[in-house]
Amino acid sequence: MKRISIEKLILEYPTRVLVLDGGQGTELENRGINIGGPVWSATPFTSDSFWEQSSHDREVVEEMYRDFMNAGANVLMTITYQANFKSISENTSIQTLSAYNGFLDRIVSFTRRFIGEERYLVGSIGPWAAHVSSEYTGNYGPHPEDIDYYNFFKPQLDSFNENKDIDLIGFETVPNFHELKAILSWGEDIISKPFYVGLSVHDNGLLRDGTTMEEVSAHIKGLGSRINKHLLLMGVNCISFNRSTLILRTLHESLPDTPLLVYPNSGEVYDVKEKTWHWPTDKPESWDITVKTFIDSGARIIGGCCRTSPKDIAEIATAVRRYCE
Ligand code: MET
Ligand SMILES: [Zn+2]
Repeated sequence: MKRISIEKLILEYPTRVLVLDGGQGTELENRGINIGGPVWSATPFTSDSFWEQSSHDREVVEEMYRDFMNAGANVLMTITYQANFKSISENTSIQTLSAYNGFLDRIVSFTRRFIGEERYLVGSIGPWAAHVSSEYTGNYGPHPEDIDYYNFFKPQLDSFNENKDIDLIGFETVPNFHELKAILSWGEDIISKPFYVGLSVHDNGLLRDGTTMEEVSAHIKGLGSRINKHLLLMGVNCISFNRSTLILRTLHESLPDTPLLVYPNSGEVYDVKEKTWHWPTDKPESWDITVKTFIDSGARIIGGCCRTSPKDIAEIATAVRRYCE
């Protein structure tokens, strides 16, 4: 059965909660794909051999999506987090806008064909931070207000706006208030389909650059009816698992009427020096209680970010069934 529009589902079925997939980048890495380069998880798609009849990497990507779907995900994401035009054109043989559009269309059609027509597809757009790796510091240099966010996002945004296979545009892991304000200043001519913004929030509950959730909500409220009518959800992603329920509650208290989305990391912590993930000494809560708390805090789409696997998604889906249906 073909899906109803995601806008209708979120706005007209307020008790429905959708299950998103897990961290595609780190999951591909766990499955042996080398993504350690400037375009990160988009790396396998940049090689011609990915599109050939028998491609090992393509099988791995398909298996990953299959496992997430079998685990219960009804929303999947394109693996385009670091596939902005700047990173792609500076680091691969894809140089022109038309080659770039062909590249993104190919990834999107491949993903849609594989996941079928019943499930939702999010077009993933990483933040400006992704090409300088400052998602977790929010450090955008001395003049974050002067960065040309529009031209940075435009090629990827235009492509997803026009692609009927994309249901929802996801701005992920946004750590900086100036960038958020830029995204939220764009009208329906610039973002012409449902979208969300996933904030990158520190363990202390502040946006990575120090902005409070109250400031975020005051800004959104201040925009009033000028806000893009396609803004469907606000959310947080790539945040600490252990802090995620508190972080989401703070966002919900600031924006009580906004549908929220949340996809935290697995509970492992990244050691920036060692470049490895490890389990913290304090044991993470279970997904069961975490998901229940998310739902109580207004979450409508719940999934996992870095280091979450199909096993995490299965636990999320079980909890969503338990508390929602
Ligand atoms: N959706 C992206 C991924 O899981 C988010 C990455 S956050 C650094 O690959
Ligand atoms: Zn992440």
